Amino acid sequence: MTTTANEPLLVAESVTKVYRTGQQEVVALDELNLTVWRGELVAVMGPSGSGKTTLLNCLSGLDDIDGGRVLVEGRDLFAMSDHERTAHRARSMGFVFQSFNLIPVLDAAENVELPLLLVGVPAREARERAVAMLDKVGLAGRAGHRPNELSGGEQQRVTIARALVAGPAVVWADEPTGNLDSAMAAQVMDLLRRLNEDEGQAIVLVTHDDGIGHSAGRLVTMRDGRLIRDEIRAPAMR
Ligand SMILES: Nc1ncnc2c1ncn2[C@@H]1O[C@H](COP(=O)(O)OP(=O)(O)OP(=O)(O)O)[C@@H](O)[C@H]1O
Repeated sequence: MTTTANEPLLVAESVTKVYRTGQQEVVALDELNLTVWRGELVAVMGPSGSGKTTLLNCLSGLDDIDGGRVLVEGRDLFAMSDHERTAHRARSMGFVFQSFNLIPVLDAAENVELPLLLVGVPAREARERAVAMLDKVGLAGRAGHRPNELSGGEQQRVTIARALVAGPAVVWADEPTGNLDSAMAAQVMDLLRRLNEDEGQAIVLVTHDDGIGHSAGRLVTMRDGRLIRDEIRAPAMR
């Protein structure tokens, strides 16, 4: 256990997000509080429009907030300049979206090594780590394939490899199985669970799937921009 193991990974305090379109205001996050610990797999569920994607976008610093604060590894995301926040995100966070967001002209290994190149890892080392990560997600034989030469499940596993390759503190996943058939969805979820269990990778996962939500170590439920339930099913820390 490291000396930082007892520190929360992420603390969201009274976070408010208001979308304004014309005369209309939508309070998408309403003084929301959430603490995420190292090693947790947190599923976020709730009805459509309850603020799940907004939570992910705001707590990861992809989008601005209108009130409150978000600490990631003790650092206040919104007290930083945009540049610092982008750099902090590149170092400490990985992302997996429903639409795989792979770069079509790059092969699997090139897609996976991108985050490493962005933080200045030398090309040879970046390639070695990308190939090792592809091996870990079961795609050692597909390193040279472009996204259109891979199945949906394989593309999502490349995305997961890309999200994890730089060793982020937390991976944010928004409906990662939403575009997959049930067999591929199960494979992708098994992989995320294994990475969480074996490597202690913290994952915050938005899902509409009850089975996925209830199999997570922790399930938080949102309604109207607030957390209305927080159920822990497994030890929060390892
Ligand atoms: N860019 C935007 N501009 C204006 N309103 C927005 C914007 N994005 C989201 N909203 C509104 O904020 C609220 C929360 O949206 P959000 O996408 O976070 O919900 P969600 O729980 O992820 O929904 P779903 O399950 O349907 O994806 C909704 O009422 C939505 O209409």
